[in-house]
Amino acid sequence: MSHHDTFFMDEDYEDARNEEEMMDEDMDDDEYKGVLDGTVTAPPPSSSYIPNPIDPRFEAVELTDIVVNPSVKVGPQDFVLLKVLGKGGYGKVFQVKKTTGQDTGKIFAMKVLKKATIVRNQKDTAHTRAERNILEAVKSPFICDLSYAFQTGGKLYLILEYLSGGELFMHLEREGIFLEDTAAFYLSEIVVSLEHLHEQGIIYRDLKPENILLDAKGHVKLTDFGLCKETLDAEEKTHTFCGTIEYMAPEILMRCGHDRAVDWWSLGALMFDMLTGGPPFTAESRKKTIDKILKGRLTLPAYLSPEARDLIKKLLKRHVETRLGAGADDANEIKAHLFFRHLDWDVVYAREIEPPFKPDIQNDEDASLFDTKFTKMTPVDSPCDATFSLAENNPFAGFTYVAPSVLEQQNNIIMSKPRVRRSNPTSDDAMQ
Ligand SMILES: Nc1ncnc2c1ncn2[C@@H]1O[C@H](COP(=O)(O)OP(=O)(O)OP(=O)(O)O)[C@@H](O)[C@H]1O
Repeated sequence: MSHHDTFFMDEDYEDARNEEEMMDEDMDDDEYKGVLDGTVTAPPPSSSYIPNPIDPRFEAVELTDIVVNPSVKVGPQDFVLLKVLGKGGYGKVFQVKKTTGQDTGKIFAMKVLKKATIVRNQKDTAHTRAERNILEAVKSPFICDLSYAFQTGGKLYLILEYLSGGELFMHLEREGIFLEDTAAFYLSEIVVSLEHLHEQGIIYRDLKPENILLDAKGHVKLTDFGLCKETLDAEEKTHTFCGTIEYMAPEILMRCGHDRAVDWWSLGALMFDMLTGGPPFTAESRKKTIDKILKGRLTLPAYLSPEARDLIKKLLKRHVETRLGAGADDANEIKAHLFFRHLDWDVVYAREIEPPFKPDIQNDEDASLFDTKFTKMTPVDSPCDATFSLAENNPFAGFTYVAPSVLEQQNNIIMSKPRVRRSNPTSDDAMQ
C-alpha cells in the first residue's frame, strides 16, 4: 500500500478531521471561482512573481563551467553495476563501484538517462542539461554531489554520491507520521537546502518525499534536479510540469509563471504530509487533485500544535504575496517561525543536529534501505541501439564532466569563467 493510500484509510485522521475542520481565511471558495470552468486563466496579480532585481540575494547567476582535462576519461567501463536503486522517467539509477584509477573501490549512484526519450521532448533536453549544470554548480552538503558526467552514443550518465540512507519517503511510509520534533529536523535541513538554491537563482520546483534522500548519518540531501529552474529570470517563467503533482503550488498548475515561493508551498505540503500521513490536497484522479490544490479546503487535524498549524497555513497560502517566504527575506521568514523555536540554525547549517533516524547501514555498499522492488532486480545497463550524432547541433555536447575535487587531486584543474564553448563538441566528451 502506498504512503498516499494510507492517508485515505486512516480512521484516526477521519476522526481528527471531524473534530476540527479548519477553513483557512485565505482559501474561501470565491478565490479561484472560474478557474475550473475555464473562465479564469491567470492567478490574482502578484507582485512577488517578479524577483526584485536589486536584491542581490536573488540575482540570476551565470552558471560557470569547468574545462575538464581531456586526459581524465571516464565512462561506463570504469564502473561495475551492483544494484538497481530506482527507476525514473528516463532510465534507471544503479548502485555502482568504480573499478579503475582514482576512487577505485568507491561506491556511487549512477543515473542513466536515455537520449532518445529525452530528445522526444525538446524541452527536456534543456532540463537534462540543467540537471547536470545545477549539480555541477551547486556544491552544498545538503545537495547530492556530482562526481562525473559522461555520455555514450545513446545515453547520458551522472555519477552521483551514493546516499545510503534511502528516501525520506521510505521513512515516512514506515512511521506513518512524524513527531513534530522529527518533522522539524527534516524541514529545517530542507529549508536551508532551498535557501542555498534560491541564493543561487535556482528554484527546486519538485520537492516531494521521494526526492529527499538521506546520507548514511541520516542528514538530508536533495536530489533529482531534472525539473529545476536554472535561473530566476522574470522574463522566463516556467510553464511546464509533469510527474507527481500533489506537492505542487497552484501557480505552477495554472501555468502562469512562478517564482521561488513555489518551493515554500511545497514545503507546506510536505510538512502537512509528515504530520498527518498524506499530502493536503489529493484525490482519485489527477484532475480532481488539481481542483483541490486550486480551491480545496485545507483541513488540519486537531492534534497539531498551534505552531505547526500556523506554519502550515502560512505556507499553503494560494495568494503568493501572502505566503511565508515569498518576501525578499525568503527562507529567513520561515526560519523565524515559532515552529522552529527549539532549533539553533547555526547548528542546522553545520549539520550537527542529531538525526532522528540513524540509518542502519552495515557497510558502504549497503542498499537495504532501498525498495526491494528495485534492489532484487539484476542490474543491467541495457545496450542502446540509438546513437545520436555528436556532430553539429548535438543537444548533449558539453555534458561530460569530472568533479573539480577529482581534478584538483591530480593538480590538473583549469577553471574558465564564463563558459567557453568549443567548436568541436566531441572534444569535451571523454566517452562516446
Ligand atoms: N545519489 C543517489 N543515491 C542513492 N539513490 C539514489 C540517488 N539518486 C537517485 N537515487 C534513487 O533513484 C530514484 C530515482 O532517482 P531520481 O529521482 O533522480 O530519478 P528520476 O525519478 O528518474 O528523476 P527525473 O524526475 O529526472 O526523471 C530515487 O528516488 C532514489 O531512490
